[in-house]
Amino acid sequence: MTVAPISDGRVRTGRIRTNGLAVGALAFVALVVLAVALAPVLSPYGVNKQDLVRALEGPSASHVLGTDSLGRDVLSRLLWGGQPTLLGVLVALIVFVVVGVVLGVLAGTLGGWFDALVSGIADILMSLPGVVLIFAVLAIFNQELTPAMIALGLLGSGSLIRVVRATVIGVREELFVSAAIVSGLGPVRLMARHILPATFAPVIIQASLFAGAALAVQSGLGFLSLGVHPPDPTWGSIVGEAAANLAKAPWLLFVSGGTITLVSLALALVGDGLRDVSAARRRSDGGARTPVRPVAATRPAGAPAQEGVVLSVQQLEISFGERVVVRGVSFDLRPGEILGLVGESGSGKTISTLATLGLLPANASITGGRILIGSDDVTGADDRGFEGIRGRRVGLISQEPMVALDPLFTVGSQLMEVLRYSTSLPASQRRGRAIELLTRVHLPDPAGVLRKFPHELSGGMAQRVAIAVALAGDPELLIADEPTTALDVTVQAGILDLLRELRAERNLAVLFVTHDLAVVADICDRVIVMQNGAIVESGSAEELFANPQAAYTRELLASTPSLVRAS
Ligand SMILES: Nc1ncnc2c1ncn2[C@@H]1O[C@H](COP(=O)(O)OP(=O)(O)OP(=O)(O)O)[C@@H](O)[C@H]1O
Repeated sequence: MTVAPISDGRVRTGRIRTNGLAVGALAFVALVVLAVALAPVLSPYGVNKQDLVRALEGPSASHVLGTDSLGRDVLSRLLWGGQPTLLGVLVALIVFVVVGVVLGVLAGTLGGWFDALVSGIADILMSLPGVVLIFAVLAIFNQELTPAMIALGLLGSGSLIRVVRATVIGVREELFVSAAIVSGLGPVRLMARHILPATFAPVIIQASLFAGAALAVQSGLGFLSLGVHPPDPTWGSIVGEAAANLAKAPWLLFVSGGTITLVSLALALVGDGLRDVSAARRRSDGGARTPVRPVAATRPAGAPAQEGVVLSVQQLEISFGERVVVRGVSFDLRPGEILGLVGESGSGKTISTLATLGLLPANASITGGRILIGSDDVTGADDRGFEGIRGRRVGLISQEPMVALDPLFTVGSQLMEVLRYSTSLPASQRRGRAIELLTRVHLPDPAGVLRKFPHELSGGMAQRVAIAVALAGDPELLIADEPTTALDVTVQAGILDLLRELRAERNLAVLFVTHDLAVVADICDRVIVMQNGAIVESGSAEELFANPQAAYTRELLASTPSLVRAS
């Protein structure tokens, strides 16, 4: 599969233009920064010019945002007050990013005692009582704001160190990094080309969140008259003055507090937009990878696609180093068919299934055989090889729906995110489609479920949501890895009914991994029995239960009480 080369510039501008909110927020932040920088030019009055006759006046032509208790022009004070405020945020942000990125990258790269030391420092920074320390720094440095903001950046950097370190370790374990090293890429180039770009998105997100937090801390200090040199204002001190006059002039709090709120909100939106740009760029250029070992999802010469086969596994062998854990596994799966993969724990069911999705652990590899999804050979393919396959043509539901759903995001946000990546639906239609999907999996009040967080769902509801997520890209193959194991029996039956309905309605092929023969008897058309990484028996479910050939299958059947009773 060839990916059209897209220059960074094209991706960046193209994506950011589509994210109107982030562009608007960026323009707003830029405008505020510019206005604050040009305070000497733009301020209609002197920052501290008093006019007691006009104290606490509302907005008028001469004072656009009104006046404070000493008759000073609020707009002028906001413009001037923005300078120490935004400079303070900038100082904290620079310290946060420099310390977080440098220590995080070094810890993730060097490992060993240095990693242990830096991780210890990060833990200490995160556990220190930040506000108390900032008060102490202000006391030591005679109410100077800059040392306090440096301390804030340092204290906040603990979380960034951990995020960057984890990202670096994750990237270093990726196959493409190993391949790049093997192909002779030097450490500096490896860092610049593979490792630093991977940290870009998390750093941007953390930095935008931190900037908002720094603005809040800075405003809080100003509100408490700390780090302020009256009569010169900061945004926080303006809020403090407004709060003191709340009864007489409530709009003052609205204007000053509103400014801080809008800037914080805009910073968060900018961070979100930049993250999307970065993610799109990494998706478009394969994460800036060096094409060392091109693996494409294409049909190799001489391997004709089998008509009507959704998944074809041929003589698959998987090894962890020298240890072969799956050998000679072959099966085909056709549209509308439910194939059960059964066997005791450790028999190789999960590893075989993960291989079909290119999700093998880093220390495992396919050492023999082939995997075809439709006519595409995905044997050992990397993420690029699976583009357009995962989510769009193959969906996955796992044993633990709660773990498959991110606890920090609502069902709606997760479902719409999947629709965004795995379909070409315009944003305006995604909510409607999400409701349709939740309705399809028989969830009552789908609009209400969209607003819920995973912890607000029962196990059965969460599994239905996970099925809706798996169906979002309208796949032809569903891989279900023990999808009912964690559920109680009545809920199990409901999920099995749903899978049966979906199969009938969409001609969906389902690879059903389980150790429960009763579930196999209930839902599967064909069954493969695995033991010690190999197939010991396969056939139609009916034949297998009526006339098991292998001794191991007979043992399995005998150990399933409900089947023994039924026979
Ligand atoms: N990360 C790993 N590192 C080393 N060996 C592993 C790893 N994951 C699985 N294995 C080994 O691979 C073999 C097959 O494991 P697999 O998880 O596929 O079994 P399973 O049949 O799915 O079992 P279960 O039902 O318990 O998940 C086992 O011998 C297991 O010890």
